[in-house]
Amino acid sequence: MEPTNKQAGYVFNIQQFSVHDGPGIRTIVFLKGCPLRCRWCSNPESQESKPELAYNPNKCIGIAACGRCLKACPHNALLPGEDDKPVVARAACQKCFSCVQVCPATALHIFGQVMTVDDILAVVERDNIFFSRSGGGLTVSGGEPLLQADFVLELLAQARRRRLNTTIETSGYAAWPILEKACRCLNTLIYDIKCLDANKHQEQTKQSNAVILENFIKVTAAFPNLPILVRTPVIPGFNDSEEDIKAIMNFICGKPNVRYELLPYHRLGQPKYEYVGKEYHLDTVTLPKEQFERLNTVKNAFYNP
Ligand SMILES: C[S@@+](CC[C@H](N)C(=O)[O-])C[C@H]1O[C@@H](n2cnc3c(N)ncnc32)[C@H](O)[C@@H]1O
Ligand code: SF4
Ligand code: SF4
Ligand code: SF4
Repeated sequence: MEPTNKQAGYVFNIQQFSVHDGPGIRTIVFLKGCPLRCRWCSNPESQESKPELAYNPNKCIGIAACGRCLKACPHNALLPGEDDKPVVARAACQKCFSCVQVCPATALHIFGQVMTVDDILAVVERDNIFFSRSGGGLTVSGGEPLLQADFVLELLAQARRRRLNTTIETSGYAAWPILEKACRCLNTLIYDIKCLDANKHQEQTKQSNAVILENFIKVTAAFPNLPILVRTPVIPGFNDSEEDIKAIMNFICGKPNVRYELLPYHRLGQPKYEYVGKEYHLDTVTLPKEQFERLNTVKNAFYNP
């Protein structure tokens, strides 16, 4: 029997039966917190490190029929809106989550639950049979999974002890000793390189790409046998030119065990911006399918490790 592990962290979602984020069938554990603020981020509910209040008015059954949250809020942060639905006064909200407890419609929700390593692995191991048949396992994502460093390192170490196949999806924005320790517990590394242009990177993600690029060089040198999948989300107006993609391919080519993949920009995360009280700034941009396919053709011709 494994020793119990009560180390805890903030998790905002666990998704079973994923086939896109690592080999085989996988369970993805999404950790809270990210140092970047990518304008296109499909997981805006991941970015703050601490639990946050989400409110989906479409699920609300109306103040006249219910109204419980307005009475439950001790800080007057829920106010009657024009359409018989509450509005959240974010500046007044103290994140006590009393409103979530009384909402019968799950219109109010907390993104960020405390879970221990044992709690998480108990969920993950429910699918062991699918993992062994498909070569799948655990993928830790986020947010930036390496931000809750002690927690993720313990989670990965315990997962490996239980013979689970392990992967993380990282932005690469982490202190090298943390990434290095994580890599010792991984079967595969999924590593985003979003843009080589330092100014554009800083402007669109609010962080420098220097540490991300340095870490990539270090990881490929220190772990030449670790399979690495580099991914680039293709974002209109940011990195959607041949020059952008070729610059990334020039940077990664020649490194051992590295595959490269482009991800088409999507807007699936847009509704969640409203739920957590954030503004979405890319609602007028689109990535035409032909343009993505053109870039993919360039990628396939150029990058063929
Ligand atoms: C949400 S991130 C979490 C992991 C880590 N923070 C990162 O950025 O790699 C997981 C993947 O989704 C991609 N992604 C995020 N928003 C996207 C969007 N709107 N369209 C396409 N891919 C997106 C990221 O580039 C990354 O490859
Ligand atoms: S989390 Fe607390 S303070 Fe914020 S709206 Fe809900 S009850 Fe009010
Ligand atoms: S408790 Fe939920 S369903 Fe009831 S009014 Fe508030 S948000 Fe709407
Ligand atoms: S690094 Fe990943 S999680 Fe963080 S803001 Fe960018 S896409 Fe979102």
